[in-house]
Amino acid sequence: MSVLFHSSEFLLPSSSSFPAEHRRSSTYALVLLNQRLPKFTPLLWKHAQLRLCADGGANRIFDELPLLFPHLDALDVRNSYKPDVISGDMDSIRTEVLDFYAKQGTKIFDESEDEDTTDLHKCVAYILQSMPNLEESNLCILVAGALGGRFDHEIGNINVLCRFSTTRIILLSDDCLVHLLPRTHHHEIHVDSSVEGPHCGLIPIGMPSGSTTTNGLQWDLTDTKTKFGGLISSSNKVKGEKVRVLSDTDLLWTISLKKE
Ligand SMILES: Nc1ncnc2c1ncn2[C@@H]1O[C@H](COP(=O)(O)OP(=O)(O)OP(=O)(O)O)[C@@H](O)[C@H]1O
Ligand SMILES: Cc1ncc(C[n+]2csc(CCO)c2C)c(N)n1
Repeated sequence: MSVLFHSSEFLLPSSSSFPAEHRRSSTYALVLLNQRLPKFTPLLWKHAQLRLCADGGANRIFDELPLLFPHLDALDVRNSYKPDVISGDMDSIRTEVLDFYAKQGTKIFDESEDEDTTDLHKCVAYILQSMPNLEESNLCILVAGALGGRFDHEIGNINVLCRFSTTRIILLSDDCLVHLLPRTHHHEIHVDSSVEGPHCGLIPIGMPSGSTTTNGLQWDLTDTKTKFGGLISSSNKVKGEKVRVLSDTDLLWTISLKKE
């Protein structure tokens, strides 16, 4: 079984500030949801090659990005942060916002006929079909504003991780990040204590795990059974720079993010 490496280098200003042995050649796509934008959104934007807004996420960049740059003119900020795509059922985006970005050349996909999948699902599906030649392990989709807020949305966002379990997708808020650790691999997570930790969790999602083994946590698991309604690893802590995880079921990994 091969090892999948994970790191949060997208939270650092440039990959050169990241130890060479942990650097990955990721292609990032960024999806902005309809929640208060995390403060590090401009950094994610800079790292991303493709930027999408899910429906009302476009209102957030229109309204909130200028607030992150109070010394700059709001229109200048909007002109320099133009999303490549706006996709979704278009029931939350305001008309003035749609018109503004449509005039700037943003591609608009109205997918209101599909009422069974979320706007985030639609954005992930778009990214996968627009980058067909990219090796899946090199693509990493960053989702800003995915956690906190309405619980049905939050769970819907986690369900997208499960529906696209072979794609690297990282849900982000100002407080933490969440991603899936598929059972098909060993996992080695590089923890950069300048931006993340120490609080973390490992949560069996969808089904109980018959055996989970970890290394590098304050409360390590050793061939341990975990399940909802039984033991799950919440309020755990990372001890150092490296966490290893092996499990017979997919797990959610979550780690706290540091406030500047
Ligand atoms: N409060 C929230 N918490 C977490 N994610 C959210 C929240 N609000 C929106 N999102 C995410 O942003 C996406 C776009 O939001 P938007 O409000 O445009 O969706 P929507 O389909 O109009 O939602 P609904 O009709 O259920 O209110 C959603 O699909 C969801 O992934
Ligand atoms: C069982 C079931 N529950 C809820 C919805 C509604 N729904 C789910 S995703 C979505 C699109 C939101 O942008 C909508 C309206 C459904 N279709 N099926």
